[in-house]
Amino acid sequence: MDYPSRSSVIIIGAGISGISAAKILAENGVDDVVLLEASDRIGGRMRKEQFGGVSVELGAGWISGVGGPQPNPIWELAADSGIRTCFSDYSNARFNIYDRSGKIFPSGIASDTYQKAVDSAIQTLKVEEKYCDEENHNNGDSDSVQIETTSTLKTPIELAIDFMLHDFEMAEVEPISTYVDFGEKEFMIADERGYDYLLYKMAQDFLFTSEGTILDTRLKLNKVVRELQHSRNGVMVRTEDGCVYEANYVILSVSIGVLQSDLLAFDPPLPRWKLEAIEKCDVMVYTKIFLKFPYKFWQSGPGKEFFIYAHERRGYYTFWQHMGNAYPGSNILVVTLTNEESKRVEAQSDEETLREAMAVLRDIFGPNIPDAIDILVPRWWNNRFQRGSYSNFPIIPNLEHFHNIKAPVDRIFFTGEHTSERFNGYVHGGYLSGIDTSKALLEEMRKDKERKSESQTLLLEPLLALTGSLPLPQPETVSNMHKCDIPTQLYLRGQLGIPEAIL
Ligand SMILES: Cc1cc2nc3c(=O)[nH]c(=O)nc-3n(C[C@H](O)[C@H](O)[C@H](O)COP(=O)(O)OP(=O)(O)OC[C@H]3O[C@@H](n4cnc5c(N)ncnc54)[C@H](O)[C@@H]3O)c2cc1C
Repeated sequence: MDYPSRSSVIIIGAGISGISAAKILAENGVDDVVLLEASDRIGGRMRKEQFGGVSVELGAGWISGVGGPQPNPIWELAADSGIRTCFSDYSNARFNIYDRSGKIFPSGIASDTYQKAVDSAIQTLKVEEKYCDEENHNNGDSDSVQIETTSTLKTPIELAIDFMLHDFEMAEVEPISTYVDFGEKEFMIADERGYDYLLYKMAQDFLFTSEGTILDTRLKLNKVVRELQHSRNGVMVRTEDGCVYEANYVILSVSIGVLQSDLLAFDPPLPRWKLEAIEKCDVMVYTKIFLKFPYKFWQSGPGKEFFIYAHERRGYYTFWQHMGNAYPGSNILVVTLTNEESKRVEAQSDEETLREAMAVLRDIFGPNIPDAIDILVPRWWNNRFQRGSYSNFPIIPNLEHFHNIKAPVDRIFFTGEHTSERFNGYVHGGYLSGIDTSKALLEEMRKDKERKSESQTLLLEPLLALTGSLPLPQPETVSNMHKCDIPTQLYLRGQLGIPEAIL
């Protein structure tokens, strides 16, 4: 099919938010849309890879928030697609905390320490809430304070529990909308087709596909956008390979990490309020390291899926999971690192990481365990199309920053998990943000059309009056003419065949 060189909408990024945005546009009759994706596949941070004979999820791995008062839309999509999942029971993880000599902390100590950490975090949260209420009440411009519990935590077990509570966003402490609305259960994707299969299923509804491959020319892979020239009249997008695309509107779905980097240049530059909001948003780095073993040497069975390593350095190979529940007999362990530990490991060789991980496992299980035969270390921080794993707003965010992060600039509309006020950081946040952004854009397109036809009428009325077929314009109509804003006048010129002033 041939599409005009200037399309209605360009969507930059084909992760879940870009795909859900495109689907809403298509359902509403806007199908001259071009999707520009920097990598060679759709999915973004939903990404599977073959490792150790099974399909592992390097990015999002769980449907978080299930079993609550409202249905999680991703849970529904997964059910429709028949994706296999398995329930993750984190509640027992606190009873599998190992010290450096391989002894499990007695359950009484583990429970008490856990409760102490929860109480202290809740206390900190209350203080923070009060502070933020006062700030918001005073229209204060100060940043929300982050919970700072770690400074008072000293022992390895306290640090390990703190890591579990905060870096895994456990629902016990924080009123996270995902768990409040959708429920506290988490289900891990355990399907060879991968989490991103949901995106292919969604894309099939509006893109031409054959035998599971998207062949539609509106999806353009390996197109790294580097420049956006924008005005109130449209947007011109330039890619790294020198191609230029024009559209009436752009939906920009790149991650917050990419927005903070220098990958994209905006001409004119983004306004200060936008840059500030982007800068203020924290980026979380979350790394799942996969290790394949010749045989299983860890405990399995009920309550044993997760185990914790308590080290004096917070977050040092703390959180472990075996993949036997998802893939029995796979003999794969996963250890999760975050933030500074993630960045440190990304910067070193995989051999060095393997050496560190094996030393930790030998602390826990003794010197006779076998070496891992393979390792997979994703590098989300160093990936220039991601620059991190997901956005991390303070628990009680500054609402103005939230508003500004998603507010459009000229004809550029922003979407992605970081623009989801309630569900940022999650797959469902990305999905719902794409839908919201497209709905806002459709509304803007409708208004734009109305403005155009009003302006056309205003222009035609005096001409027709001169020919005698209509009465002369009333003073009110004339004064309306002066109310026309600049873009409307430019459209008018476009209608009369005068080249558009901008773009
Ligand atoms: C390790 C990890 C674990 C996670 N775990 C979970 C989990 O268990 N559960 C959960 O719900 N969520 C999880 N998440 C978060 C979830 O993956 C994201 O919130 C969601 O996938 C984001 O979707 P998105 O469309 O907003 O962004 P993305 O998926 O990042 O899509 C943006 C797209 O833009 C493209 N792009 C970037 N720059 C350019 C450019 N210049 N030109 C063109 N294209 C560009 C990227 O390649 C990408 O495809 C995890 C994320 C990570 C990384």
